[in-house]
Amino acid sequence: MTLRSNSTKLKRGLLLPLAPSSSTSSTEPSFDNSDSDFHKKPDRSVSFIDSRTLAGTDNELHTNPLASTTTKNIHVSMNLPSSLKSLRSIAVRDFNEATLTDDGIMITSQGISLASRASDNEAFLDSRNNSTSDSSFFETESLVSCVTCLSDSYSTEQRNHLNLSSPSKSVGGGLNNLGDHDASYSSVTGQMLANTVIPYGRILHAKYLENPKDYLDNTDTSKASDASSSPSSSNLNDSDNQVNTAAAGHDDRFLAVGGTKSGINTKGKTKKCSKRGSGEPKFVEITFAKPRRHDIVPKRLILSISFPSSSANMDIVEEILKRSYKNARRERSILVIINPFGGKRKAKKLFMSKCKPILLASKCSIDTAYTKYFGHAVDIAREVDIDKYDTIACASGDGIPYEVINGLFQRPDRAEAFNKLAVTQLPCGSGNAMSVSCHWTNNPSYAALCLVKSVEARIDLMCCSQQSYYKEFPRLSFLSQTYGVIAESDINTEFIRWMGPARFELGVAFNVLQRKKYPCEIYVKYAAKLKNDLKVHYLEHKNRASLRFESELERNQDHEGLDGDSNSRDADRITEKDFKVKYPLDNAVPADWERIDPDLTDNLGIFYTGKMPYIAADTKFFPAALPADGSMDLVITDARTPVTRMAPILLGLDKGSHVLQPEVIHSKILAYRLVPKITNSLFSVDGEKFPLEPLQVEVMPRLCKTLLRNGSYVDTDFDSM
Ligand SMILES: Nc1ncnc2c1ncn2[C@@H]1O[C@H](COP(=O)(O)OP(=O)(O)OP(=O)(O)O)[C@@H](O)[C@H]1O
Repeated sequence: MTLRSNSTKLKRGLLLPLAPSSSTSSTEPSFDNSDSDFHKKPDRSVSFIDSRTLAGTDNELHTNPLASTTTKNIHVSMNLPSSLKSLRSIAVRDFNEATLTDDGIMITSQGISLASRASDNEAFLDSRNNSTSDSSFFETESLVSCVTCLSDSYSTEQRNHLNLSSPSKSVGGGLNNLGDHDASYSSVTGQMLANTVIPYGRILHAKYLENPKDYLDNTDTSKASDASSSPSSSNLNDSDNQVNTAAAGHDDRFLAVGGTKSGINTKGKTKKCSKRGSGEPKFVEITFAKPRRHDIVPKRLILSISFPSSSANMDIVEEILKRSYKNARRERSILVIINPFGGKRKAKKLFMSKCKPILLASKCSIDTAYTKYFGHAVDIAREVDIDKYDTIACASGDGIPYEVINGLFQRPDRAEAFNKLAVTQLPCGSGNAMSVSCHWTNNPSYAALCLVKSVEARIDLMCCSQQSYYKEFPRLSFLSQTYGVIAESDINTEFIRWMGPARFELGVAFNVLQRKKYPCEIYVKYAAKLKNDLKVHYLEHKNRASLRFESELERNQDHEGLDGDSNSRDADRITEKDFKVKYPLDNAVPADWERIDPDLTDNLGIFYTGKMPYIAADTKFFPAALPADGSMDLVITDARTPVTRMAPILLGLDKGSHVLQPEVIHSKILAYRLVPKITNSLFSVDGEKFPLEPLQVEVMPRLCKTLLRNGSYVDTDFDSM
């Protein structure tokens, strides 16, 4: 189970310099090739990009460079004495005004005090009538807000109104249900600069404010309370009309202020807001993922959202959610399987602190299960109630997804299980190839964001058969199988485990220098044998997949997203016959398979087959791997290759350029049989040790549903290699 993780370290420690010590490098591979719906370079904080230039390609929180350079202090230009200015600069506002753009929600004003607006609404409107500049408005407002809103955190009482506590409760079978409660997230209301755009890809949730008056500070709510209890204002539409009439003829922006009053007077379900006419602003609380150091964390923000009167009947919350979950299923039901021993025993902590807040903020319901023994996740997946969940998320290394897939495979209703459930990873282990390849990140909080935003997609699996187990159940592999130098360098260095990761590097170095060979026979059914054919295969299938993705998006949009039961729309369902092995192990090698030249296989150095591009965070071992091209990638080296030639091969692992080296065999294959000719070694399948017996593997196309960012594996740049 340590093979994958160590193979990463092989490259870093043995031959390559350590990754640069920038803030992005330690936990986050920087995948720059995204034009995705959400953040791609996670560790930068706010980038100051003119919102006019936004083209949806960089999905940071964008802010106009001319605006203030800090999000903490509110900067307004007004004619106040400096003492008041400084007070004003720390005053936090109750809501921001905002509007929807194609890319996200754009803050149009920095922060406005609901309290002051409520209590001083009419005075405010009068002052607007009489004033010629914004400064008087800010002056009036600041005098109230600077003494009423010195913190942007909700008081306990306010939290209670909002149900923001997040106790978790235990349910049967050792699962903890975490889904029924809102978590408490701090607010950034009033801290966002005007012109900041919060990309839809970062928005986790939106809701109408049930009762905006609950957000008022207790210090100055008298007028607001009066207003809400007065007969004239109890009728929402009437009061709205009054306010808007009063404001009519003035700056549109200040219709938003009229909206403030009507917001305060809103009773009961704020869904009613959507029925209000005349395009007046609506109060919405959004929760979004904001960068904090290496991670993202949920933050709340209260917005008064303006939109054109032509869209007066728009359900603004629904519109935000639709845009924010364009191709994704909303409010997932997730079984999280945590391997408490994963990632040097940090898996639980990582999940709880980095992933859970993002999932809860996205309104996912979560049950958690802890693995208690080796292979426990197989049993969990075999027994799980598939009607309860749409996702199994493995907060672990790659060992648990491997076990989950095999547990599902062993169910009597396995076709239904693979149709119903998406299996995904939250990278909390040592080897997190699945997350790096599918979520494009090794960072748990970003992977959680990816989980909620991703597209469900089918990937091929590889079915492995060996005499000792295949009659009971063959094993399904989602990642890789290896034999030779890489597999053996792990097991034969167990006696120097005290050295830590270096032992593996030492083992590889030792084996490569010794030119240790692993004789075997290999028979292969090719999909693309030569490197040129492989490139054609790659481009063809990659393009086909992206066309299919586009058309699926259109279909999803026609069906208005995936929040319902998408199974009925899933044309891509699998059936029992998809599990049928085409090439049983007991049969002779089929006639159309080719035997690899014995001169090479008798001197084999590395044998590695895989279905995902990354086998670890910075090891792009299979740069041509595609999710569902019906084939796996084969990489073979000859142990006789001189060390001077092995060096560039191993040094190319981070870029994937090793496959271009003439000494490396790189093919696309449909199936193979490997018959070892040695007696003391092992296979590694998805990082697990497998016995040294003839191994036969075939691709089982599109068997497993997983979650892929933008519907594809992380781009490896193989096209341009
Ligand atoms: N409670 C447990 N006790 C012992 N083994 C366990 C337990 N829970 C899970 N395992 C086993 O741990 C193995 C590795 O799991 P996983 O891939 O999640 O961790 P990892 O951190 O990547 O592992 P490693 O660092 O050892 O490669 C799996 O084979 C799994 O069966």
